[in-house]
Amino acid sequence: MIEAVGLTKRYGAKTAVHNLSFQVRPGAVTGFLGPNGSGKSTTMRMILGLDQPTAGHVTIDGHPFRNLPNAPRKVGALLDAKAVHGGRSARMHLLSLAQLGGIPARRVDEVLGVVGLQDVARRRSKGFSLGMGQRLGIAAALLGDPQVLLFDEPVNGLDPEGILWVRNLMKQLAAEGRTVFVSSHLMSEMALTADHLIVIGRGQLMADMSVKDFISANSADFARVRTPETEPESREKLTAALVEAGGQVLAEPDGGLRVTGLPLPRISDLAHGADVRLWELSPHQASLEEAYMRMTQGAVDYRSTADQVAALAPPPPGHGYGHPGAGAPQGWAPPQGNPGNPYPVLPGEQPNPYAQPQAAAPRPPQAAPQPPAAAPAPASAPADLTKRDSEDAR
Ligand SMILES: Nc1ncnc2c1ncn2[C@@H]1O[C@H](COP(=O)(O)OP(=O)(O)OP(=O)(O)O)[C@@H](O)[C@H]1O
Repeated sequence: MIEAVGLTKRYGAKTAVHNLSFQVRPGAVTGFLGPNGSGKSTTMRMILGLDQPTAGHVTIDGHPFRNLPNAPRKVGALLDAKAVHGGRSARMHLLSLAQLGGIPARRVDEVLGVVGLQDVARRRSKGFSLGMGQRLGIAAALLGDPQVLLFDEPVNGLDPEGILWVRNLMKQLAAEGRTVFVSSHLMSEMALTADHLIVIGRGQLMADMSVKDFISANSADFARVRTPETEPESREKLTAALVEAGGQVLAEPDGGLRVTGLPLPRISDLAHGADVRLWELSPHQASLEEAYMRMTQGAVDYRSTADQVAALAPPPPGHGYGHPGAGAPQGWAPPQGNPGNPYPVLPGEQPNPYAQPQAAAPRPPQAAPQPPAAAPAPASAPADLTKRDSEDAR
């Protein structure tokens, strides 16, 4: 388990991370979400002992990273896929890491197979595409067969097939009882990959909850209403009538109104009663991405005021278009089981331990740590992933 307590990092006058406390539990994929510059990489660097916190502390299984016994076999990380000696082949890069970490050389070929780079293993990495570089970084993270894995934006540069592969890999690693902490600035990707979410904005904690809870707390139906542009007084009249009837009304930039808390027929009746003509009355659903953007945007707004204390407060209940307790929107679903193995085992090949469909649904984030599955012991080469990756097979 990763545990941060009051974690703070300041670079001169810049506060990159402020008083961050959270836990990342085994047996689940925990998404670490925040817009660019919100402090995700800084937090990950502090977890890995690459940056010293200004205040607070962070531990892995109860130890600061630097005191962790046998760290290369306990923790694997992908922080910067470009941090590779470009003149070295993928295999040589991994071999040197294996040697430094006291990891047997045979593991290099195993992980090259897992990430689908076995056919380009002897090519210099400076010729690699962004996606191939990401795969090499993931291979390095897996090298020590670690229980704790950190991935900073692992899908950067991957094509849709590569993204699906990473998604399944993360879920598989978590299903084996490992602690998987994945950063991203894309809510849409994390909603499909993660079981649990830690959301930060401006270095501060905005949300720490299951994906399921995030969906139900932040998704809601709303109505879009538009009155004639030539009659601004109609808009005001209607707003007053809707608010009086118990609705929440937000003005949209295009002149429309976003109304929650009132069904469409009631809005229509209220407009009729107020003698207001409607040019639009349509049902909509706020997306999860939108809820996330509003949540993190709120942090930016708070920070720009003189009241620094307000910046630390979570969004108030009912904040935004959504309201707690509303049903999940269409098109968004809590993470499901692995939809299928995109990399089936070919004749003559041994199963790839990471590319197989999930044996079991991901455990809920609060589940007690599970012992890891038996170490993968393929008898021959793992499934050839490269041939199925249109980008990386180039
Ligand atoms: N070494 C440093 N010196 C000064 N400022 C830094 C340093 N590292 C990070 N920062 C600042 O701290 C803030 C958080 O940066 P960080 O890279 O952790 O964010 P991030 O969420 O990972 O962003 P991204 O999604 O763009 O990678 C940014 O404003 C960044 O400019």
